[in-house]
Amino acid sequence: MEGLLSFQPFPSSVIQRRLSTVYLHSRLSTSSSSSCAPLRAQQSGITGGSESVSSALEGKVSEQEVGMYQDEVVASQGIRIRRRPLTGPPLHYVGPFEFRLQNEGNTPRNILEEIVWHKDKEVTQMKEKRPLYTLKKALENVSPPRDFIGALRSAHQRTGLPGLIAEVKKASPSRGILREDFDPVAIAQAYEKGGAACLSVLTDEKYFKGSFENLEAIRNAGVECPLLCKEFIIEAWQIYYGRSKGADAVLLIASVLPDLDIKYMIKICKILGMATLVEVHDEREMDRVLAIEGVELIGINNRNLETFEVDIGITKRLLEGERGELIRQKDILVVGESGLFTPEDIAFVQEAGVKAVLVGESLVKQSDPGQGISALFGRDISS
Ligand SMILES: O=P(O)(O)OC[C@@H](O)[C@@H](O)c1c[nH]c2ccccc12
Repeated sequence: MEGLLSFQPFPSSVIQRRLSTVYLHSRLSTSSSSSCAPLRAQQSGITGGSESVSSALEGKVSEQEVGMYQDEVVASQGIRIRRRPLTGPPLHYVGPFEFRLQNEGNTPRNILEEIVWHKDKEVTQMKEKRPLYTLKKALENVSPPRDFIGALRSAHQRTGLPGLIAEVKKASPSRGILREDFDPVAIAQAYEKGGAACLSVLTDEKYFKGSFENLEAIRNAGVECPLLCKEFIIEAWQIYYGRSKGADAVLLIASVLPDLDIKYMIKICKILGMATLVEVHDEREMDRVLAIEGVELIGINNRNLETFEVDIGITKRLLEGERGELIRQKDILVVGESGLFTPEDIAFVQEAGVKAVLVGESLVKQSDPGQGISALFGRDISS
């Protein structure tokens, strides 16, 4: 009896933090690190067609990464956003609860981290209600995905201006409510009429007042533009959910997702026939993403999601020199995102090298968002 009680295997936190061990042990664990998300997903049955995701990833984990602590992998990629709060008492915990120190791992450091932590809980609950096998069943009845990138390229060719992804967005943490009388379907139809190539639909409820119902309603209303599910994706389950609501593309944010997750999620999207818009905000993220095979569409967000600062010069900076050259060689389509309000802004990012733009605030605030498009581009781009 004594032997049994005193038997102490490795503390689970130690087991889970060792990346190589995570891969071996995640069958036993329900709470796990971000870097083992791929394995978790495979085990819950996320494989597609004849090509399994596990074989897609075989050999793709760099030798360097094997044996590294999961935190080290994330740090080595410059990712500051932590996937979830550290559990257990803070390191300096020495007494009763009231004396716990704030921000010792249990308080989000910025808004993006707060959103991601909330998303983690939300997705856990949503998955319980709609397990993957029911989603897969639902996919049989959804209309096939539309060509998101193709629509942007042909709009660019048709108008000589960047193809427009117009965003259906009611509110944001940085700008508050953008429009009180918010009718997502009417706005989407106005965008389509005004010449948008694609639409972006915010689905986050808590921080952006969006919803998956909006996405579904827009799809079911007969809007033909391909739809981007604008969500904070942290797990592959969300991609399947977005597809089941009619999404043709998803956003993957490089400051949130390690390379391995991005690779894996791109693979899932390809299997589902969806596009991925991989979003970056600085040189380091751009370089990481340029090294990932299969990336066809990169978004440069002019807004820093940690501080809300907006600077459209970021788009120019990230497309200069060798990076721009590599992007052209790889024929990657670049989207300039956020903070675009005038024809001069559009000309500035086009000059920098983008062939598409993603615009929310300046359009959604107009009484006629369709006419807002003509004002933004300085001319009618609807035909
Ligand atoms: O409203 P703006 O400044 O035109 O920005 C649109 C879009 O770029 C922005 O909503 C956005 C870009 N990346 C994101 C990631 C999450 C939430 C929102 C975003």
